[in-house]
Amino acid sequence: MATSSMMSSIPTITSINLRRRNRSTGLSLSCSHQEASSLGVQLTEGEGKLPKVLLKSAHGCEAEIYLFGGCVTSWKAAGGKDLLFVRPDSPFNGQKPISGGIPHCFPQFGPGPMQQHGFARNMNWSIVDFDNVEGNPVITLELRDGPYSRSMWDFSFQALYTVKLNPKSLSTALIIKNTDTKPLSFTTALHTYFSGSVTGASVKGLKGCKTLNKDPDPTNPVEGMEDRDVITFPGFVDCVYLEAPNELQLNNGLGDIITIKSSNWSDCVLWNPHLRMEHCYRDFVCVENAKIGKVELEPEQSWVAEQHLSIS
Ligand SMILES: O=P(O)(O)OC[C@H]1O[C@@H](O)[C@H](O)[C@@H](O)[C@@H]1O
Repeated sequence: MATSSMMSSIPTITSINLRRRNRSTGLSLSCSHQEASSLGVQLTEGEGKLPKVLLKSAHGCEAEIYLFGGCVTSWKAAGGKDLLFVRPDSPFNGQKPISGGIPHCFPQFGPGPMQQHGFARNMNWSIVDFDNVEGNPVITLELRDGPYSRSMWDFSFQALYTVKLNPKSLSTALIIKNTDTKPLSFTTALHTYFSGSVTGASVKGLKGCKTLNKDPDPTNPVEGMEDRDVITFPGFVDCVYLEAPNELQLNNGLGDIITIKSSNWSDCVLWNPHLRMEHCYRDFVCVENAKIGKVELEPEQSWVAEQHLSIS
């Protein structure tokens, strides 16, 4: 099992001992890469030689997850195109965060005292469990504190991130546990980049929400109220929606309607950089499940939030 969670010690593929839960006994068993592959979970080398997990379902769906950042970078429903987007300029160097897919923002959504979006997206996560449930692969990654995180946020914590691929959906569950002896607090988000045509993309379900518009000044957002049934991306968009409903619809402008269900992700952020990223802004929109208000955890307490992306 990879135990590293520091930037300076990236796990190599051969050092990673995949473990699979024995469903009848609850024990964890070591498992060879071949066995893992037959379970629809395969560890490979991705871009920049970074360890990448492939999930393949019996139904022909696929997903990819980089251990660096615990970042899902690809989700394809059976025979379909990639529903997620990775920016063409994204680094894959194990130092800077992967810009695309579903990066984590933790323990700070930002802006704030720490680096933008925290540190979880540029640390190495470990594989702690994987399984296959009726042809649907599921994997759990773990992130723990280390010197790098402690340099910014001096707390002991455990993050567990479970990703499950179903025939027409990709589900994630994030559990944050306070393993320290003192209380901690954090903000967080799943910064999901969806493939899309920005001129045709739209989001439904946010009408009536209180908004914090980060345009023009992210450090001093303007409060408002969303009055549109259908929100489009005609220019630069960077807006927080507070107390968002737990079900939204994204029309990606490419012929797909993606339902975004969530539990305990109380807020939502829409973002498109427009001309600030002229080379790629036309090809994606970000719809981010977020927790903008601080989550406060006493020692041993946990917080859990789920996201369920599905296409019809
Ligand atoms: O380029 P980054 O660090 O991934 O952040 C991109 C954007 O992410 C969004 O979530 C924020 O609301 C924006 O303010 C920010 O610019």
